[in-house]
Amino acid sequence: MNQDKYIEIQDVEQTFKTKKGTFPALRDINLTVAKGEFVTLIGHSGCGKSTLLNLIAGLTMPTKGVLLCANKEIAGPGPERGVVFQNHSLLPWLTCFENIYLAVERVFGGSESKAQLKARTEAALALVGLTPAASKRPGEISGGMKQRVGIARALSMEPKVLLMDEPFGALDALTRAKLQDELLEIVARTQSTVVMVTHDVDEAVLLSDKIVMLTNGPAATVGEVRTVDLARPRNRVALADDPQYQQHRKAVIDFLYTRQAHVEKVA
Ligand SMILES: Nc1ncnc2c1ncn2[C@@H]1O[C@H](COP(=O)(O)OP(=O)(O)OP(=O)(O)O)[C@@H](O)[C@H]1O
Repeated sequence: MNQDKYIEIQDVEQTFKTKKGTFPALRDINLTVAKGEFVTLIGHSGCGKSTLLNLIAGLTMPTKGVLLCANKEIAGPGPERGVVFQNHSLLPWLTCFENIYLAVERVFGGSESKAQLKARTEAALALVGLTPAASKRPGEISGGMKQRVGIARALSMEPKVLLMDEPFGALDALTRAKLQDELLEIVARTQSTVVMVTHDVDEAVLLSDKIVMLTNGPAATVGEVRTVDLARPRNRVALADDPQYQQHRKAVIDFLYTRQAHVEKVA
């Protein structure tokens, strides 16, 4: 398999049927993601970032074109693609441990013992530093902790690809920075391939190997792809003064606020 084309998106178009007729959300999307690559999707609100991520997750099917993961057509959700949503979508009546265990059981329950499933769940909690919160319910922990449980749950399924839709969107700046740093460490350790939706230019530059900039909708498409070749591990404090970092940042800001100045359109 070609490692440079782990995920392949070929001529994808997505339209939605609405009361007012057909709404073209995405057109002519062509994109590849290499194995182990960290790719962010950035663009103005409503341009189609979540629509594209949902297609990769297999939650929706494209109107035209094809999406492949490891040379296989994406025909629905699969355990090789773990999804983290902005609202963490935990089951409120289950503890943090149980929320993760449920996912682990779904993927590995057929082949592993209860003790093994429990060990996997504990390892996932430890990975995001949440062992002490194992027996708490989502209502008893902070937004940042909930988000970490969501990430742990996705990682516990050992997905080859981690798909994240603005995972830190609802968090305060400090918690967000801490989780970004944790995510960088986890991804370096697990060598995961990541596709993440964000609104945040600094987040995109800090985390990405590749930033995919989408044009405004309707009929949004890939406007520019920027390779971020900053060395890893990355340190946010050191990077703040790095001229290369500033250049990447400026290029994305220029795309978003000069070339794609925003006029909101809704379906
Ligand atoms: N199921 C649907 N039916 C009709 N229109 C839809 C549907 N899903 C999305 N859209 C429209 O498609 C466009 C893209 O939506 P999408 O949620 O992908 O944008 P986004 O870039 O993720 O936005 P945000 O950054 O605000 O989350 C929007 O105009 C939206 O109204």
